[in-house]
Amino acid sequence: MPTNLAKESAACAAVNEQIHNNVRIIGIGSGSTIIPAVKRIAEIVQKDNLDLICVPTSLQARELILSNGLKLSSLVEHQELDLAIDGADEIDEQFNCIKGGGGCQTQEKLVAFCSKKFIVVADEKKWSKRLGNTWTKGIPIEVIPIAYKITKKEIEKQLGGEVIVREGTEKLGPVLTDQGNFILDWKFDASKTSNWSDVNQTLKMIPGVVETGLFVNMIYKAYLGNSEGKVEVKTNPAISS
Ligand SMILES: O=C(CO)[C@H](O)[C@H](O)COP(=O)(O)O
Repeated sequence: MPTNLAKESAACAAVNEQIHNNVRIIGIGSGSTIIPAVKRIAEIVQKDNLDLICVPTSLQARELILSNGLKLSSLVEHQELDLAIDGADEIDEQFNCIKGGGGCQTQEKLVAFCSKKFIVVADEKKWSKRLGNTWTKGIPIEVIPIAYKITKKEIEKQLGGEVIVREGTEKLGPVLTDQGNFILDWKFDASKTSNWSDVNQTLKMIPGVVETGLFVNMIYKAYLGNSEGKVEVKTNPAISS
């Protein structure tokens, strides 16, 4: 499938370039693009006999680490990571991105924050001029369950747009995160919103908000694969290597 080739190529290019002896502790993201990345990490670890410790961003990532025979740890043991690798839902030209399509943004942001370098792997279609152009499901926001009505009302009042409580497909009612919280998807007007740092601050000031899926200028490199298996690497000039 072309999309899988795009994701796989991006994942393998990133891992081939970034995994070496000096990387001792790595954050492992969540989603579908991270699956071939972890597989490739495991191959390199075995081939080069590397001693690599992996910190997951979700239960999915935890299982991926274990099923690929890698060493599992957590942010309780390690708060300084050499690298974190993750997928993304949309990345803009200023290297801001939306994450949390799979509902893991809180742990994903923690792991990215603790990492010296944060790299993303994605289909090239996820790169866009401005956030909201291609990802139209909104910005995922984790909230504590008791606050969901207050936070929904407050986000709409302060920032406009529409907030949807994310619901399950195989279960009635709200989706629960790995932390047992709810997810709100904030659908914003892409043409009116651009100062993502301010938007993120505003969201984080609302009581009940745990974390947002807005990653403001955190990306060091984005590896973008296309349907022919070619990979373009975009490097953030604002983050030194
Ligand atoms: O943020 C995420 C999960 O919360 C994922 O990394 C994001 O949704 C991208 O997923 P995929 O690699 O399947 O396109």
